[in-house]
Amino acid sequence: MSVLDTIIENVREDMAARETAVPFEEIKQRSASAPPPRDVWAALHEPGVGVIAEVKRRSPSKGELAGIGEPADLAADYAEAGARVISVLTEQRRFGGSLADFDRVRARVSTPLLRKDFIVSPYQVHEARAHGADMVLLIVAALEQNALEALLDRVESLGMMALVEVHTAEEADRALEAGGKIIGINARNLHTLEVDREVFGRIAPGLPADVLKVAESGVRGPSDLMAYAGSGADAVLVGEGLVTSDNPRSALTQLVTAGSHPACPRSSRG
Ligand SMILES: O=C(O)c1ccccc1NCC(=O)[C@H](O)[C@H](O)COP(=O)(O)O
Repeated sequence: MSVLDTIIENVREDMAARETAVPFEEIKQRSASAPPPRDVWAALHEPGVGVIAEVKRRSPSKGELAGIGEPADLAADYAEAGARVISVLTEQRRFGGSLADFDRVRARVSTPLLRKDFIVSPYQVHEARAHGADMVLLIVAALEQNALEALLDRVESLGMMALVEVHTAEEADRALEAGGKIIGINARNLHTLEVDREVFGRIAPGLPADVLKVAESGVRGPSDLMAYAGSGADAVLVGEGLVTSDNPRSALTQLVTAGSHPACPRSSRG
């Protein structure tokens, strides 16, 4: 089994336990009474190349990344440094995240939040909304086409947006066919964990102009953001490069500054 397959198998086990504690009908009610979602689309259409900043404790590829004592403090730094969206990993076994982390961040910042997890069931979509998520991740490689389409419809019916993640041109076709409006092109192959920053430049030009293109993974500093911008990125998603920095807030400020600098290829987009 690939890394992705193993993660999903475990995610399903953990979700079954949560569903026993809080049944589907209950989580649906909680999602219906949550405060309305924030406007992710508008946030990502601000001028310049936006940054989605990630709260990431560990990863399957690198192990422990950062001893994040209080995720809300990190998120507050991200918000002040100009993150357009804050991504909070909630997968526990491989990434050390949790919905408790998500709740702490939600309670602190008003920035739109992405629940970053391996979403394979409507239960997790309602759960995300119930916890105040504005956006969720849907990984094309993890979903059959019918499931992808049904989950995307459900996400949008709750007023959220999906970051529909792809790694190949075939997956990008599937994402478009499903109706994805925000497409994340991940440089990381989730089966092998190899990172290839060239993947974005191979896939992005084939996407329609009205699709928002997010370059995911491998951004370690402003020059990576600029390179992705040169290949057509509207936004970048950054985890490791921020959480492993001595000063994540300053590292993010540098990225945000680069994304709006006149020398940045997409600085005038809006
Ligand atoms: O990060 C991993 O090792 C990983 C392994 C398996 C599935 C997903 C994984 N990461 C999720 C992501 O793609 C990243 O958290 C995100 O794009 C940020 O990447 P980076 O800036 O390189 O931390």
